[in-house]
Amino acid sequence: MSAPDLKRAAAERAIPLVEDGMRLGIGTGSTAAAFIALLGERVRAGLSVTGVPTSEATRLACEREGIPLATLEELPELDLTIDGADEVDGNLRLIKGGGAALLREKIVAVASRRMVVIADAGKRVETLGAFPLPVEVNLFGIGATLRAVEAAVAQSGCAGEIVRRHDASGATLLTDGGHAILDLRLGRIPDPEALSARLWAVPGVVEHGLFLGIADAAILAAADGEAAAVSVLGRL
Ligand SMILES: O=C(CO)[C@H](O)[C@H](O)COP(=O)(O)O
Repeated sequence: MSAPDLKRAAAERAIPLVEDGMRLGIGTGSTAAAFIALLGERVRAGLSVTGVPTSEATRLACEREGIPLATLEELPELDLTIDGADEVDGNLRLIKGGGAALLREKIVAVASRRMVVIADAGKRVETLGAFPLPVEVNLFGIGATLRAVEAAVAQSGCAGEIVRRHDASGATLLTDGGHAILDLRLGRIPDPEALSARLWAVPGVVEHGLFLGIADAAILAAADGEAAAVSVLGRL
């Protein structure tokens, strides 16, 4: 079973969580895209939902599917957010931001009564950190911010290389909010809460990709022969 099939299997399991009339946070990335396609089918079949997209890419995908949208300003409280993740540990702590949407993803998830992650089971890890941790930073003074982030990393018991993310043309990648991303290649993050607190204390850091105490459940799809075995971490 291919990775896209597993993503679709996780997205399929999330669809029944969406109830008529819900205000729905809609995530970013390839797994979220599988969910958006399925949600579009349900909307065209008569389901009534209002979505709040977590990125411009997701907004465009939802518009193509005919999913009604609102902004978080119009709908500051959401019922449910469905989103992907780059890593999920056993305590439902996440790394997100591989798609550079972590700021809007975190704002939307925190505005939701529940957040459910959809992912292939390869995203499940014992210790966070093999996936480079994205940190969104203001462009002003980015060199100084990078040094301060290096110090924060060291103070929280981690070590590794910090790399500014570039786009396909080689320019500094800019997020939907016009910020840059620093990817922290740490290998492992023994104390995510400590690192989170240290990063937030750095002026210039807009947000980081550690989602701690935010996700309520994760739907994980693993290959089981020709089929997908879907398991749930936490409570749906
Ligand atoms: O955090 C994200 C985007 O900022 C995505 O949810 C994360 O990168 C997972 O993406 P995919 O479903 O394509 O593996």
